[in-house]
Amino acid sequence: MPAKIPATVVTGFLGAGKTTLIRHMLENAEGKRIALIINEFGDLGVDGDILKGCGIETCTEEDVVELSNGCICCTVADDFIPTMESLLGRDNPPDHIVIETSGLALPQPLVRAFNWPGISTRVTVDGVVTVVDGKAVSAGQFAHNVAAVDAQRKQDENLDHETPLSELFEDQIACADMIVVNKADLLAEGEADQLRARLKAEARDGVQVVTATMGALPVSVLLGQGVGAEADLEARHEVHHHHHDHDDDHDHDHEHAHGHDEFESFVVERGEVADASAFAEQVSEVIRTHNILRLKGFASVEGKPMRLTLQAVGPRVDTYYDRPFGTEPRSTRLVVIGEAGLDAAAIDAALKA
Ligand SMILES: Nc1nc2c(ncn2[C@@H]2O[C@H](COP(=O)(O)OP(=O)(O)OP(=O)(O)O)[C@@H](O)[C@H]2O)c(=O)[nH]1
Repeated sequence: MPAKIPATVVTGFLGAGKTTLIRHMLENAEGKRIALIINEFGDLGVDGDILKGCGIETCTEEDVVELSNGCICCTVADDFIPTMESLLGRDNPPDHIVIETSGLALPQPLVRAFNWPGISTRVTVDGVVTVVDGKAVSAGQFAHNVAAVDAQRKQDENLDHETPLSELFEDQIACADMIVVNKADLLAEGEADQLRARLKAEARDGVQVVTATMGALPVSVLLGQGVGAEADLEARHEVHHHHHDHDDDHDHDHEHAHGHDEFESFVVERGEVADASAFAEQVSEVIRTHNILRLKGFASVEGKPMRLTLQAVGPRVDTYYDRPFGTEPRSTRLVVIGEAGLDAAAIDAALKA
C-alpha cells in the first residue's frame, strides 16, 4: 500500500497570520508540492486570492482549493470529504496537503474527519499548527482568568461564563501539536517569552511553542511532524464539552455545542476611494466605533492602476498594492467580521462616507 499523504491543519483565530504563514511556506517549499485547502469565514475569497496570486512556481492555481460553503468544521461531509477525494484522485497527487481553517473554526471536527472510510487509508494528519496573534493575546483579548471563571462556575453550573472568543481560542490551543506565537515584531522584549511559557502551560504535554514574525518558519519545522493527530483525538478535548463534564469523561463523540451564529460577516461594496491612507484611517475609525474583529478586502484608489489590499485585525490596518486591476470593475469590496449584533447598516454607511 502506498504511504499516506501527510496533511497539516493550520488553525488560529481571525487575523492571527495563517495566510501569511502559508504564503511563506509556499515561497520556501524546498521543492515539495503542496496542495492547499482554504476555508474562509466571509464570502470574498481574500485568502485564496492572495495565495493564488503568489506567483510561486511550485504552486499552481489548481493546487489551491477554496471551500466557501460555510465553516469547514460544520460542513465536513458535504464539502471537505469530496474535496479531499478529488485531490487524492489526481494523477499527480501532492506531496503534502495544507488545510487553512477559517479563524472561527474548531479544528477537532476537521481532524475527526480523517477517520472517515476512504480518507483514513490514504491521508493522515501530520500535525495541527495553531497560529496565535501574539500581540492580541498578550494584550488580553482572549484571556480570561481561569481561577475566577472556575469559581463562578462552581457556584452556578448552568451559566456559561466563557466568551465565544476565549472558548474558540482554548479549543484551538487544545488541538495544537505546534503553537506559533506570531507577530513577534509587535511584542516588547520579554513579552514573547512570557507568552510562550503561558501557552506551553495551557497546551497538551510536549506541544512545541515557537515564535515568528510574518509566519516565517522553515518548512521543515512546520511540516513533517508525523503526529497522526486523527488517532489521538480524545487527548484534544473540546473545551466547551470538557467544562461541562466534571466526571472527566471526554470520550463521548457528541458534537461541540459551539455555534457560528455567535459571529457574523457581511460584504460592503463601494466605489473608488480618493486616497489610500485617508481611507485606511477611516476604516480604522469604523472598526473602533463598531468593535469589528476583522476586516479585509480590496480597494480601488483614484488614479492608481493597482488594486489596494486592505487587511485589518482590530483597529490596526495594513495596506499594500498587490496587482493591476486588469479587466475587472474598479470597485472596493470589503468583508467585515465581528461578533453577532454588528450594526451592518451603520457600518456600511460609515465605510461609504
Ligand atoms: N506586524 C505583523 N503583522 C502580521 C504578521 N503576520 C501577519 N500579519 C498581518 O496580519 C494581517 C492578517 O494576516 P493573515 O495572514 O491574513 O491572517 P489570517 O489568520 O489568515 O486571517 P483570517 O484568514 O482572516 O483568519 C495581515 O495584514 C498580515 O500582513 C506579523 O508577524 N507581524
